[in-house]
Formats: sequence, structure tokens, C-alpha cells
Amino acid sequence: MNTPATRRSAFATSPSNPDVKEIQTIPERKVDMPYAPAIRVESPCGLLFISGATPSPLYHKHPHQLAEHDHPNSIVDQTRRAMETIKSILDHEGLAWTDVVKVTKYLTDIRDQDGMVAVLKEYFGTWTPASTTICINQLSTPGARVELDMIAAFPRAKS
Ligand SMILES: O=C(O)C/C=C/C(=O)C(=O)O
Repeated sequence: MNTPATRRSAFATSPSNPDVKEIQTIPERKVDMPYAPAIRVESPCGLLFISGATPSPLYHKHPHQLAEHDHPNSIVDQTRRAMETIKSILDHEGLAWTDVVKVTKYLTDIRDQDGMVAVLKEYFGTWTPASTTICINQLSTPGARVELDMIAAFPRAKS
């Protein structure tokens, strides 16, 4: 588990809503990305919406360059990569796995569910956020079998 820390300044603020903030964990890589790693909503309580994480590196070129997407075949290894990406965003925001309130899980083969869930348990321990699991026929890069997105809530002292 990571340790809660002071919330960082956001990368940018929505021009139409001062409570909506763009999060960039590696600001110099924004130029390569068509979406933010996360969006923080600060009022009435702080929420963090984490973009879908796959086995691909968080920051990668768009359009995709296949050399950046050399995925292991194993669902366990792919899920660990996605969870490490999400951990980097939670760490950046000073949040813990126990601050995650919702997980959406996308699989290309529902038989991968048990392997994916076992890896999530390594990270979440006994904490069980709300969850939705969806099976789809393809993800964003060849060979990707899993994508995870999450919503986390900032503890009141940090909201
Ligand atoms: O599903 C999304 O839009 C977020 C993730 C995207 C990718 O993994 C990607 O563009 O490679």
C-alpha cells in the first residue's frame, strides 16, 4: 500500500469548471497522448477518474507504434503491467488502493477472469471496490487481453 501524501498541483484546470483538473504524471509526454492519465474532480468531494490502463506503457505514441506494445501473453503479467500503471497514478495523487471506489475490467477472453482477479487481489488485499467486468472482442493494441479503469475518492482531509 502506498502512503497518503499532500495532493499535488494539477497540470491544468478546465476553462469552464475550476473544480475539474487534468492530471499528467509525466507532463513532458502529454504531446504524445490523446487523453489524460486521469481527471480530478475537486468539489463537492474529490474524485479521481483514471483512464483505462492496458499492458502498454502509460505514455506511448499516437498513432500507435507497435514496437512500444510488446505484450507478454500471460493474463497475470498483462494485469500486473496495467496495475503498475494505475499504481503510478495513485502514487502521483497520494492515494492508496483503499481509496479506489470503482473498477471497470475489460477482457478479450472471459476465461482470463480468474487470473486477472488474482493479480488485483495482490494489490487490493481485502479491499473490494465496486466492479463491472466486460468481455469485448479487441483492445487498443494487438495481443492486449485486459484493460482496467478506476475511480478513486480523495480522503476528506485532502479534498
Ligand atoms: O481506452 C482508452 O481510451 C484509454 C486507453 C487507451 C490505450 O490503451 C491506447 O490508446 O493505447
